[in-house]
Amino acid sequence: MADAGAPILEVADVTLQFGGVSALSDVSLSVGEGEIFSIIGPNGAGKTSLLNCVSGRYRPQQGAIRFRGEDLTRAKPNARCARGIGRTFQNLALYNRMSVLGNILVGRHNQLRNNFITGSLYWLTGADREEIEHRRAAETIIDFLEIAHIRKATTGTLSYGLRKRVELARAMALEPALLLLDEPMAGMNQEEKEDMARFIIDLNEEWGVTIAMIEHDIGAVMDISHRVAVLDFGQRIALGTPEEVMADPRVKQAYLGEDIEAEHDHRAAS
Ligand SMILES: Nc1ncnc2c1ncn2[C@@H]1O[C@H](COP(=O)(O)OP(=O)(O)OP(=O)(O)O)[C@@H](O)[C@H]1O
Repeated sequence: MADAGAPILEVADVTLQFGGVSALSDVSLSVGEGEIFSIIGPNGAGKTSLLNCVSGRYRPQQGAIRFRGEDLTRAKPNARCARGIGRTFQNLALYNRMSVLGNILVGRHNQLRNNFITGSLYWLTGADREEIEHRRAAETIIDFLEIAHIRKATTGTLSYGLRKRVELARAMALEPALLLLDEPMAGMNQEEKEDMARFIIDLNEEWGVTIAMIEHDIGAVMDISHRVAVLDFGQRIALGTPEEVMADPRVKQAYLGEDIEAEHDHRAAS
């Protein structure tokens, strides 16, 4: 990516509290159109809380969430989805008894329900044409994610790594402009992680989707992110390119004992 575009997402002075616990304290950051932006930090730092404030699951007590300049702080999750904010979850949220194709089509139909124009087309052109269009879109995603061989498989019978890929497929079915990924590589072996990293890069470069992701695999984050924000105890302690963030003493301090440098050096050497 040559230059970060205008912000697609702005998180402005967001504070989120649960009783006495401050999950987020005055956190600000913005994600440019076309970026791969990662949010890292130790356990309990507030990463998922931040993603939940963006997707609308949580509503911050203070601050604002803006998407392409529009204030969505009070908008419902469905309204954010309809604007083009998609997401995957830390713990898989799939229909396990349904086929892979079925799960992807559910993603498409959710889009239809929230879209007045497409909904009107349904009455004008009939359900068949619309269904053909959905299936065509689903097949494009299936080809892209190389899951054609499991298209008809019952989702719950697949390996964890493949189910993570199906969840990505379902999120893609909404045709998001901004995709929020919560630990897309968690629980994967090295080969699966490399595949997922490649899909995220292609999704960004070929499909033009902006990515905001949480990921614990620091090596993978450093390899594929344009910029990285670091949270610790609900505060943003660093923001910059992977190199800038890795060199920041506050980041090293936050990760004390987690050997962030050894992991990074190992990856850089290999
Ligand atoms: N629904 C909730 N109710 C009460 N406390 C919550 C809730 N969600 C998050 N918290 C608290 O907010 C803080 C931040 O949690 P969060 O899950 O956002 O961190 P995280 O960085 O995503 O952690 P992890 O890497 O372990 O997933 C923690 O102290 C957590 O216990």
